[in-house]
Amino acid sequence: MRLIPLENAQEVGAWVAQRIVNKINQFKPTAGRPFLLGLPTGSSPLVMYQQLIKQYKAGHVSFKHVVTFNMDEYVGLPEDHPQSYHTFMYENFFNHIDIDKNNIHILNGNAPDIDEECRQYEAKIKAYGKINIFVGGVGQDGHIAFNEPGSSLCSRTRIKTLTEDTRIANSRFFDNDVNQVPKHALTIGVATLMDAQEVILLVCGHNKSLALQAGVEGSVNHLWTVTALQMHPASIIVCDEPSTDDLKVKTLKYFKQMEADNLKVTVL
Ligand SMILES: N[C@@H]1[C@@H](O)[C@H](O)[C@@H](COP(=O)(O)O)O[C@@H]1O
Repeated sequence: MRLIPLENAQEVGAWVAQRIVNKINQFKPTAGRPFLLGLPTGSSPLVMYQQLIKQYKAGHVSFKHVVTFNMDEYVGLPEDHPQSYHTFMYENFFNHIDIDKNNIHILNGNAPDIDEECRQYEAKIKAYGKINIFVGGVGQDGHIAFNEPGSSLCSRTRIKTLTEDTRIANSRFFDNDVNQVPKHALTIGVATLMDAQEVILLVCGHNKSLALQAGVEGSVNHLWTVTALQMHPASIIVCDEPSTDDLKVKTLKYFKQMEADNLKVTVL
């Protein structure tokens, strides 16, 4: 695992955006050989999306031959609901770039047959091959995508019941009313994420410090699904200063020394 400790959320978003741009450009995707990108929602990736849009507008990257798979979606929220992850993705990213709309994949939380929807999602990813980069955030309780504490670390795309903690945390997007937060979501599994060639997590804010500590210093444990990344051969956690509050000084020092050449970021 690599840990990239930066100063603030702006730097975290810009660092991850730059890596995605570099990887897409190195890959030189074509219609027949697209670049596969896994994407998250939430507040953590907002700066990354803004930076990717700026990179696109500056002519540094094209998303024409990029195929995307989103991590998760609420069950039962209409697709055009302001808080659906469909709405989030189009408003914050897809509407502003040159992606072919046929290349966008987001789980349908209103599918008549939820299990079939999840099976098909896994099959679609497999049909394309390996996701080149899967980007994610992390919940305060260490969940990745919606793999809540106790999720199997071998899980695949499926429906999950959201914990009270997650629904309370996400109620900030629903008029601070927990009753408006859906009780279920469709989510890729931990194993779906682990299949990606590279996984990058954005971790920002003091409220994520225990999740970061678990992910970097804790033992692999299904109660903190973020810890599964320790078993991934190419995972990168990019974090801001406040989120490192619970790491050992020695841990942080080690990663800072090791990544000294990689901590310079240009925020567009
Ligand atoms: N399903 C999403 C996760 O994918 C996300 O990582 C988490 C943290 O969100 P935020 O970045 O807003 O803190 O929220 C939700 O639970």
